[in-house]
Amino acid sequence: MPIDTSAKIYVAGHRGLVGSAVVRKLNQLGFHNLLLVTHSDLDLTNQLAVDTFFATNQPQYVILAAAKVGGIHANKTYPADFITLNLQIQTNVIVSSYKHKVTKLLFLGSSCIYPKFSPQPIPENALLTGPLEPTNKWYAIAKIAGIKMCQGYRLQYKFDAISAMPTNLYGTNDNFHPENSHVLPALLRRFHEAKINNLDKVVVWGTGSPLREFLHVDDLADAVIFLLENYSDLEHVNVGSGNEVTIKELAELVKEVVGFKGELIWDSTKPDGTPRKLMDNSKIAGLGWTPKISLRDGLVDTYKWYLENYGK
Ligand SMILES: NC(=O)C1=CN([C@@H]2O[C@H](COP(=O)(O)OP(=O)(O)OC[C@H]3O[C@@H](n4cnc5c(N)ncnc54)[C@H](OP(=O)(O)O)[C@@H]3O)[C@@H](O)[C@H]2O)C=CC1
Ligand SMILES: C[C@H]1O[C@H](OP(=O)(O)OP(=O)(O)OC[C@H]2O[C@@H](n3cnc4c(=O)[nH]c(N)nc43)[C@H](O)[C@@H]2O)[C@@H](O)[C@@H](O)C1=O
Repeated sequence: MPIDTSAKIYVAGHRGLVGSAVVRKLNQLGFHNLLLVTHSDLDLTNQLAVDTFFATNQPQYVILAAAKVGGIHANKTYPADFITLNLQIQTNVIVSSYKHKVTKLLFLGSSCIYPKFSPQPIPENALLTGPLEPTNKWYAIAKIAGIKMCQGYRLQYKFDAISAMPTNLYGTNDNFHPENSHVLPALLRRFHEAKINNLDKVVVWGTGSPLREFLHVDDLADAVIFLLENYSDLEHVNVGSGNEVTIKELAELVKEVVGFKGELIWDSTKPDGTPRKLMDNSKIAGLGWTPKISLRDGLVDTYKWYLENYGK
């Protein structure tokens, strides 16, 4: 069902990669009653503050894009933070949304919820069928708990809470931290810095053999609003691009887009993580949504944004 453009929509995490893309999309569509509050004004790990915020502001829709997020190194290095902060943020927001009569909530998980050796492409029903990838199981367990909370509140209280599981994302407002970011922004920055400093080599982590699926965050934002308007059911929904590349292919593509002419060196002391995680997109495709942005176009666009915002 289409949502009225005057509906009060709270986008939690609106300055992040996903939250900012959702806000851009909502603005494009004419939504004009967005509720946005920064981390420093509302710490979502603070239960009392979250509850007071909901009681005061009474949002009608909630898109939960606030989380502790990072790449393989950050996940491995800060397991306590990844499990604790994510459990706190999502529990506070889901419980207060229910308690203060939010019409609908959308929770964002991640493709890392699935077992390390899942059937490929990974269908939604692969959840909880095998052991998780060790580098990110702390984060994955928090995300699985979020899905289960949405299901529990739907079953027990008929609260309209749904969950979307995006694949690896990238785009405007990504995190370009050299160690803690995801692979795509990390490589864009490393190749760019190597190019401007006339270096002849760039180090890339792992063996290059893992396969990953990348989705531009503007496509994800489109899917989030699509699901909010068109899906109300128990099971979570995969959101991917349907295309996968090896990390080696990704590194070659980033090198070409940035225009770096040197050599790639593989650091096999760094973890590869899960060998492959291609999402089965047939559920969301069956509902009528498909992605539009190719990896090459998305990379060119993200590099342009990086140059405008960080590049020297
Ligand atoms: N990036 C990716 O590849 C993928 C992301 N996802 C999911 O999408 C969602 C958004 O991720 P993404 O946009 O990449 O993450 P970002 O780190 O870019 O953004 C997260 C946002 O959450 C805010 N935030 C974090 N902690 C708190 C807190 N305690 N109180 C208030 N705000 C807080 C951050 O604010 P501040 O920066 O000020 O701390 C930031 O605005 C997450 O649920 C993530 O699991 C799923 C699959 C892949
Ligand atoms: C979205 C998803 O993201 C995380 O999982 P991941 O897909 O393994 O994340 P990643 O992007 O950090 O790495 C992908 C691959 O790329 C290789 N790689 C090469 N060179 C760099 C590099 O320079 N940085 C990084 N980060 N990786 C590199 C790296 O070794 C790995 O083989 C989850 O923890 C969890 O957060 C989650 O849900």
